[in-house]
Amino acid sequence: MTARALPGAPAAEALLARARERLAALPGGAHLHVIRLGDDPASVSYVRLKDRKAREVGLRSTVHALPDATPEADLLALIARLNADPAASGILVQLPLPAHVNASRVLRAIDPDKDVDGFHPVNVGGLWSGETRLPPCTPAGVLALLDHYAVPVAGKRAVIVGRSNIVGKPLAAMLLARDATVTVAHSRTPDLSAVTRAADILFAAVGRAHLITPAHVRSGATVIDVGVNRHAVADEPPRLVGDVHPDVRSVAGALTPVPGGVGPMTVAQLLMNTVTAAHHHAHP
Ligand SMILES: Nc1nc(=O)c2c([nH]1)NC[C@@H]1CN(c3ccc(C(=O)N[C@@H](CCC(=O)O)C(=O)O)cc3)C=[N+]21
Repeated sequence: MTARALPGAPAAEALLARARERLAALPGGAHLHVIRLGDDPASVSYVRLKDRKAREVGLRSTVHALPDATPEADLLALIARLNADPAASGILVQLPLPAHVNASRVLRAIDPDKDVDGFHPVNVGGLWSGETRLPPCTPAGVLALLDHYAVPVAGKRAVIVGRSNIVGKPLAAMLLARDATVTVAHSRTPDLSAVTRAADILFAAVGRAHLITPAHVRSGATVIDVGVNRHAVADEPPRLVGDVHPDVRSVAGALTPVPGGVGPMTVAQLLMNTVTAAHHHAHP
């Protein structure tokens, strides 16, 4: 068997087309503010990608590129100013933050109605209790991708490998809400392959290059690769690889590529969330 590829680009384009449509119904438009500290190359490149896509969709976009040593108080003051600015629709603080900044305090400072990452405790709680307004971008993008390719979720056995706050845990909440039977495994799960082989849909979100091999996958399963690892191979420039080994293609029924799979969905969902936030401000 060779797995059907589930590329992110067409699904992301469909999501962006819907965002554009909803944006057209907003006379004031929408404005995304991204705050980035320091010059970590991955963060610089992700933020540039978000900014460029936002403009393509017709959103206003401002990147606040601050020095790595920015005091937490200055960051909190900027967030307070954007919270109070009625023209600022969405606020995103790029992670990871430098060690001298308390990330959870910073995320809690963002107005939950402008929290386009969906990381504020109010939005996290809302996600688990069925009152989602702004869903976290990567898990919501993953579900949009499954929907785009008409992969059924209800009644299926979903296994997530990874328990992060930004992917594994919120993805579990969203799959439960869609009537999947959900198992969350992780790097310390004994006999991981026995757990993952039960999956109809397997989500790899641990952040370890090529952790998931054919031995982890039941024949015909759908495999969603959420990993974005900068992989260094001797004598080659570093490249982006997923959590799923390429040999899984010969076992899975369908597989998302890396790059070009979940990544573009994350960005598209962020812009959709920004439009959603602007709608909430226009019609509270
Ligand atoms: N507050 C916050 N929110 C985030 O959503 C957030 C974050 N911090 N910190 C870092 C992670 C990572 N992340 C990605 C977004 C897009 C791609 C993406 O578009 N990747 C492309 C390739 C990009 C490339 O080649 O570098 C792809 O997979 O095809 C990947 C990763 C968002 N994150």
